[in-house]
Amino acid sequence: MSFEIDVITLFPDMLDAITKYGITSRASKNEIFRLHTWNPRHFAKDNYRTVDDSPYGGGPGMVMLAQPLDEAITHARTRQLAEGINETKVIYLSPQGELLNHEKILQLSKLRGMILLCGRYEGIDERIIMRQVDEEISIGNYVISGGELAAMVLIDSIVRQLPGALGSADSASEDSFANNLLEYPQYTRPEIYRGDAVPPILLSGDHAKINRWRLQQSLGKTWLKRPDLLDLKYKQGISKEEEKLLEEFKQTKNF
Ligand SMILES: NC(=O)c1ccc(NCc2ccccc2)nc1
Repeated sequence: MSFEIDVITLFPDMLDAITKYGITSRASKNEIFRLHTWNPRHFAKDNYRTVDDSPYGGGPGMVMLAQPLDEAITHARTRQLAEGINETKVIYLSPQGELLNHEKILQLSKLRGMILLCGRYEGIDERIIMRQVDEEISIGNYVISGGELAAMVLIDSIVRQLPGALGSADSASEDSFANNLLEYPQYTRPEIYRGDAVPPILLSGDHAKINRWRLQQSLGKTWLKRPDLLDLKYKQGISKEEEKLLEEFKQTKNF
């Protein structure tokens, strides 16, 4: 059962960035997800294949026309329905959207498909947002040239949660934000690089101690760099063991 993704975009080739490289490329080849792009320009009615026009009320830049988007979205819905998906979500990537986080990614990864709408210029005609869009999602409080990069961030983060996408499924569940903590530091060969040694505990083979050290490092790093995340952790309930580890970390002043 593939996770079906339809992307409405003026630049379909941009999506090669996730279908041609890395983990997402393998997941695509293994049909863990299937990506279909629709270019609004193909649905433009005039001979010049116009997809944008000036904003009513004046102001800088251009706005994407409703009709080509409307038809592209309708074709995407038809394809999703043909794949047996009748509870798809139309998601518009925009700076005005709900800020994307791990929780949202997990929630969307449970769907069987979604349709992603990528705006360009100053955005899209509001009537499409009213008529067709189920959710607006933002990848951060900043503006980029188009919704495509945001769509690829969203797709990549969801695909990693799909069964079979990663080698060992647990590495997705161990993702740092899965437990509201930052990732512990990672080391690999050589043991000493330019005079800097790998923490001896990691060479001990004592996996209980190694896991303890890693949890302490995650707690310490989160305390130092992301106190907001640590607050969340406390709210969710931090264990006695975790509190002890964090206190110990603070005493060592190894930071
Ligand atoms: N922060 C984001 O997720 C994001 C998404 C899209 C985007 N640019 C395209 C666009 C511009 C204006 C209105 C709607 C879409 N920039 C940032």
